[in-house]
Amino acid sequence: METAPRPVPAIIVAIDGPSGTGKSSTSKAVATALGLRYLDTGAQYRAITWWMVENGIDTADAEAVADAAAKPEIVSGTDPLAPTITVDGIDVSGPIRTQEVTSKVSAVSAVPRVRTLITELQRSIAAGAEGGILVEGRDIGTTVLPDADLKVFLTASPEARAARRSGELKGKEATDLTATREALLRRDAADSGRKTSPLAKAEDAVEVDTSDLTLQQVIECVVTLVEEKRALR
Ligand SMILES: Nc1ncnc2c1ncn2[C@@H]1O[C@H](COP(=O)(O)OP(=O)(O)OP(=O)(O)O)[C@@H](O)[C@H]1O
Ligand SMILES: Nc1ccn([C@H]2C[C@H](O)[C@@H](COP(=O)(O)O)O2)c(=O)n1
Repeated sequence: METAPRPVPAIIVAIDGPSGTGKSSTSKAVATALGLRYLDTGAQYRAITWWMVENGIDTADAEAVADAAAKPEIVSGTDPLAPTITVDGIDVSGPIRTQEVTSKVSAVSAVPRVRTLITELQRSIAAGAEGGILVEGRDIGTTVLPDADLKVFLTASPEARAARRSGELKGKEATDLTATREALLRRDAADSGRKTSPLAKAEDAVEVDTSDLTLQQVIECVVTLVEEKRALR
């Protein structure tokens, strides 16, 4: 008698690391290559920050941010080829990338009430991803999905990260390399230094230094790590 092929169990992959290490570019490509859903958790923190700014909430006032945190409805689309993010039905994929949101997102995301709400949202999205999901952020391996099947922590030198970001900004906003490097390091320090689920490498994460790797090499490396995990299941 023929037996039906065993279904491949859904795999959960967590990718964390500081800003500009290549999390989003790598995650989208890996998820696409392997047929996984994709969740950009930084976009969710940016979306709630955008809502606070739009609604005149002082983002430096943690109590005011906490009081308002449950009001916006944030919805993330998880297609790696066309990820989406809306707040109360408004497409905010562009507005969440402004300099103003970038400069305020660390303060908003440090508020414990914000983290509790966004973490719940992230867990429910991951639980609903039947074919598996790749979730990228700062605290996915340590806090959001501590039982993830694979955890990857991307790093890169501040110089490499600043050069990548300056390349992106060219023609749009200021491209001063030193200023870009300083802004990156300030955000890393705030994200690593906060009390509630700071940016950190999980003990069981595989660290990949991307400073001297092309994006394609990083993608291949992570695809191999996922395939190795899948083969063991
Ligand atoms: N290995 C690499 N080599 C060269 N450029 C890269 C590499 N990885 C990513 N990049 C480029 O660096 C920039 C930042 O990458 P990406 O947005 O993926 O980083 P990130 O870690 O998600 O950053 P953030 O956390 O700030 O969103 C992009 O322009 C991307 O194309
Ligand atoms: N899991 C996460 C993801 C993101 N954040 C905060 C900290 C970041 O500076 C900010 C924006 O993230 P990015 O779009 O640059 O990846 O969001 C967090 O606290 N936890």
